[in-house]
Amino acid sequence: MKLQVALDVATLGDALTLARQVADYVDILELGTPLIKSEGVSAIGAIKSAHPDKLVFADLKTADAGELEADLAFAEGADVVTVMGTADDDTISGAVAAGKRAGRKVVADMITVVEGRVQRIREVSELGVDFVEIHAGLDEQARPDYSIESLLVDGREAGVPFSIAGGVSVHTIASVKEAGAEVAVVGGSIYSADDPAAAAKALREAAGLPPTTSDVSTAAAG
Ligand SMILES: O=C([C@H](O)CO)[C@H](O)[C@H](O)COP(=O)(O)O
Repeated sequence: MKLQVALDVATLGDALTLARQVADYVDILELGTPLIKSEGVSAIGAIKSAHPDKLVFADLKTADAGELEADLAFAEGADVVTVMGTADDDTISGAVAAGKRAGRKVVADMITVVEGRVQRIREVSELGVDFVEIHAGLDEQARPDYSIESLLVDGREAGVPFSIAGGVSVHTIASVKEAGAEVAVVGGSIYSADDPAAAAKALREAAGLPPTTSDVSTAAAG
C-alpha cells in the first residue's frame, strides 16, 4: 500500500512547504481540489518540479469535459487525475482516453456515492479507470454518525483496485491496509498536525509500510 498526502491548503506556497515537510514519508503528493481551484493547474507543475521523484496526483474531481480537463493536468506533469464516479460515462471515458494517450492514470472518485456504491465502482472500472477512490468527503465526515468502516466494507466487496479517503488517521490506517487498499489518502491527520512530518511518519509506521526511497537516502546521507 502507498501513502498519499492530500495537500488541502489554499496557496501554492503553503502546499510547497507542506510537501517539503512530509515528502520523506509519503509516496504520492496530492494537489487537493481547493488548491487547484485557488492556484490553477500550473500548481501541478510547480509541485512536480519540486518533487520529481514523487507521484503527483491532481484531484480535479472532473464532472464534465473529462478528456479536456485530464489533458490540462497531464500537460502540467500530473501522474494521476481524478474524475467524478458520478459523472456521465462519456466524461469518464474521455478522461480514460486522455490517460491512455499520456501514459498516466485516471481514478474515479466515488465521493457522494453511498447507495449502490459497489455497483457503480464496477461500472466505472469497466469504463477503464485505473482504480477507484472510495471516499467520504469532509462534509460527510463532519456528521456525528460518520465511520470509515462502510468504505472498507465496499472496498473488500468490489473486487477492483481501490484507495480509501475519508479522515484516515493513525488509528484507522492499519484497517485500511488490511482491507486491501492500494493507497491510503490522508489530509487532515497530516496538515492539521503540529508536526506534519512526524504525523506522516507515524501513519507510515502504524500501517507497517517500509520507508520511502527518499527517507532511506536521507538517513544514509545523515
Ligand atoms: O478530497 C478530499 C476532500 O474532498 C477535500 O478536497 C480530501 O483530500 C480527502 O478527503 C482526504 O482528506 P481527509 O479526509 O482530511 O483525510
